[in-house]
Amino acid sequence: MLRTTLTTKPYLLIRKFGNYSIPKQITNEPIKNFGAADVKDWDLLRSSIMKFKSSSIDIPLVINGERRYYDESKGKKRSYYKQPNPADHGTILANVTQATETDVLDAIAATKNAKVEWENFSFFDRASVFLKAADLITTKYRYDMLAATMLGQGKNVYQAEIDCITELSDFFRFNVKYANDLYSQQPLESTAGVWNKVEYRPLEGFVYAVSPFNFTAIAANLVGAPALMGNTVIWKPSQSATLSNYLLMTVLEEAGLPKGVINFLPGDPVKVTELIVNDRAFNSLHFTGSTDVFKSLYGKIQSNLVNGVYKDYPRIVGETGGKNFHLIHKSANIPHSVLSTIRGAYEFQGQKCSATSRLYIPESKSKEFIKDFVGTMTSEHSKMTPTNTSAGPLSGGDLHSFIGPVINQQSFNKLAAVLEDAKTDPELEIIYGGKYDNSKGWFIQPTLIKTTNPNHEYMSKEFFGPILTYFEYPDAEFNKICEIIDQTSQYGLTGAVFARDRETIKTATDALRYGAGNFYVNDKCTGAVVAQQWFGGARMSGTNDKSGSGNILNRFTSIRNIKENFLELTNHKYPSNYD
Ligand SMILES: NC(=O)c1ccc[n+]([C@@H]2O[C@H](COP(=O)([O-])OP(=O)(O)OC[C@H]3O[C@@H](n4cnc5c(N)ncnc54)[C@H](O)[C@@H]3O)[C@@H](O)[C@H]2O)c1
Ligand SMILES: N[C@@H](CCC=O)C(=O)O
Repeated sequence: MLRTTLTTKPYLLIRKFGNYSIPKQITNEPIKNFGAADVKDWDLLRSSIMKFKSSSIDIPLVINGERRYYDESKGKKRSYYKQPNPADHGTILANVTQATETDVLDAIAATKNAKVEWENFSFFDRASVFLKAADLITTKYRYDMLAATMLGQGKNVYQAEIDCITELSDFFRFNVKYANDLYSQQPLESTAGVWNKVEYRPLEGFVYAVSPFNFTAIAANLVGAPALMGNTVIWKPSQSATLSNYLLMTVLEEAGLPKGVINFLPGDPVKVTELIVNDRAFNSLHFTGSTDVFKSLYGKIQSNLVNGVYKDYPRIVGETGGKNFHLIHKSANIPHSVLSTIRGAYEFQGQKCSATSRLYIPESKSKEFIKDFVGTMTSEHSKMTPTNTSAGPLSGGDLHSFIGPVINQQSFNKLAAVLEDAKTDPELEIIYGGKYDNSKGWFIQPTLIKTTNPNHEYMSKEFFGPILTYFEYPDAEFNKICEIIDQTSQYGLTGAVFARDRETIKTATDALRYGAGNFYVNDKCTGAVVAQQWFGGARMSGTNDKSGSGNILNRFTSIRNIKENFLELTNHKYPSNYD
């Protein structure tokens, strides 16, 4: 008689004796307002801000759960990067250890070691780690997380709240729901005597997650989505977001993430990446950042693939830049369009991939629109000028500014040059703004520029700052302007039409079908919410796998179909093979 022997390795037992239901309360995390009356919230936030401002912290690498520091007493062999406060660049928030070649190779080895145990955790055990992390973020670490994101990435409290608290926890919670739904998708048919099953295996190799500076939540999803599906990950954070990103790493550990599942590896992006994508077990790039970097990584991976470096076809998932539009129709509510455009273009200093950066106004409404726009900006002047904000929304005690700094010297220099060029270009005219000041923080004044050329570079190139360029179109040429918008830039990320006329809304929605992966009607083109607006763009904006939806989780699984037959054959012939 055949007998089955149980393995002696306990981790190979699937620990699941019930089809558990996931918690029902998976809904969007409510946003805290931080209004004038929310005194307790402000007090807690101020105290966290003071903690991070009072001294810089040493940030280690985390490889297989082990902390590796640059610091002499803890093993001096690594360089470090000083992460400044962009609102007060003389203040260093963190000394960030930089990975050496040995560290990178150790991190790759760690992903391989951790894989066996992690992929044999039941889904419910993996999900619990992320559900707990979400709860830790929204409770115990809420104010620390806000302070780290505000100080390090230059956000005001509202922008930090919608990023590192609500969007971040929404990603962790909704991904659990999406994964649960995905696992439930099974073959529709099993004939008599047969059981067909589908297994959503993690990828055989490891995932490399490369995150941008601008959203702590995006970093969380870049590492969290593949890890939830059973993959092990190397995470290379952005230098400019390491403070908040390291805090997130510690929260995941406190939530029970086993060692080696996510390995935190700040370092020189080019050198770290080179070693990682040249490894045979590299199986996926999960990237968010600029288009040129993504294109170069895409090319490198394709070339490695052709040269036989990999065991599997790498999954390349990337979301990149945009040149996002607001199209105003003559039937639009102008005051609403103006306010939506101000928010879309200038919130978080225009440093959202989705930020409004080109604007099209009908000639008949242009005067009214611009007067209203400039009027609003001028009335907000005290909170909008670089000189006023050079003390910074955080360092100068002005926690309530709408505008903060841009992220670093490089970005400041680029944006200042854009403003200077606009002053001498005959096709451009600065209508509002144009100033900049880096005496204390990296401040660029929100700026509105008029162009007489709809194909001007300022209408096609991503600047990633608070600079908006507009073009006035003849009212009768609405269809033509839709064509121009569609063809002006290489991107296809976000866009919006503002109109009351239904036929117009339909025309723009159809004409701009491929112009934006996130299309808005009478709303600004920023601010997608997990599970509500699935986010991502096509064309050169990315692979459009839609973060905030279940779709993206598919990219980090490799499906195995299992057919089991219960009936035993008695004859090899088919009925038609009779004598
Ligand atoms: N579409 C989206 O969902 C989305 C979301 C956020 C940001 N973005 C885009 O990200 C950009 C801003 O973020 P950023 O400034 O952090 O982008 P970035 O491209 O400079 O950096 C992104 C990440 O790539 C790394 N990196 C940079 N150069 C590299 C190289 N040569 N090889 C390997 N890695 C490299 C960085 O260290 C960082 O971790 C904008 O273009 C914005 O539109 C897109
Ligand atoms: N998902 C965010 C943008 C992320 C890019 O930076 C939005 O919709 O505004």
